[in-house]
Amino acid sequence: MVSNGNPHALPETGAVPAAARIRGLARRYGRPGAAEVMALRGVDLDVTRGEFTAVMGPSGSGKSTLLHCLAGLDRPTAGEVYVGDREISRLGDGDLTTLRRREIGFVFQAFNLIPTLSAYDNILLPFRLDGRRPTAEELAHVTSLVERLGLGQRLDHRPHELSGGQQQRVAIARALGTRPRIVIADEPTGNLDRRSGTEVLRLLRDAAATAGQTIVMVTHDPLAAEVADRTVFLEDGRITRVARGLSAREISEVMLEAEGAVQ
Ligand SMILES: Nc1ncnc2c1ncn2[C@@H]1O[C@H](COP(=O)(O)OP(=O)(O)OP(=O)(O)O)[C@@H](O)[C@H]1O
Repeated sequence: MVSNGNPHALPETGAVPAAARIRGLARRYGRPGAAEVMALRGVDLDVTRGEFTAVMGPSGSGKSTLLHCLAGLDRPTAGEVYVGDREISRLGDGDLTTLRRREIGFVFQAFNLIPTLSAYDNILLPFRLDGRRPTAEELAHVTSLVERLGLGQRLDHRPHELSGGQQQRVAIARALGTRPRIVIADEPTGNLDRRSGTEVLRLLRDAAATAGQTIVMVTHDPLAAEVADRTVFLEDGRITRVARGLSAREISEVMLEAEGAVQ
């Protein structure tokens, strides 16, 4: 049971603890009137521990906004976002930063690597930001990530000396290095060839299956979504469907229908 005195905390239910819950989430950009954009219009979503969720939807349907609100990188206009039992949209900036550093790994669409740091120092940055050195066991985990991502020969390079796909893999190693409870990835295979993309999806699957990490991934690729436990479909700021066990072909069909509806 929740006992931290947080008035916004929800009681725990069921055997599988929710890693995160989203309730009535709305996000408006711009002032009310002609210029306003409702990026999210009342989204409810639970993600459980060790679950791998893919998020799909047409361009502009609100996928990145959903990830940013879930990670505490953007503040909702209305609704609540719980990470564990903490309602993060009401946390102050300091608490939010600490929670993000300790509990959430984020792979940005634009990678967001630090240009003056080597690939290796970028990967170790979350430890440094948390004011600690990785343990020997954590360093071994980082080394294994680096090897699986094929980055061994590139660790001394700065981001501008790396290809887009290599930068993306550095960003993925950085998000997974500290084994955060929640890994949020915005198109993590978008710049990768099929082979590297497959390895990244395997890494995410393993993180969920063996370390119990919760993965939420936006993708436009039905083959990537097929690897997840379930796919959440967004359209015009709303969840229209949550499906498990769909093949890539079935996912494509849902997407084609949604894109048809947008045109
Ligand atoms: N900072 C912002 N200011 C104004 N409008 C924004 C802002 N960020 C997003 N939007 C708008 O909100 C809507 C949802 O954007 P979002 O980036 O979440 O969509 P998306 O589904 O991730 O799109 P894509 O697949 O193209 O990345 C879009 O209409 C977008 O133009």
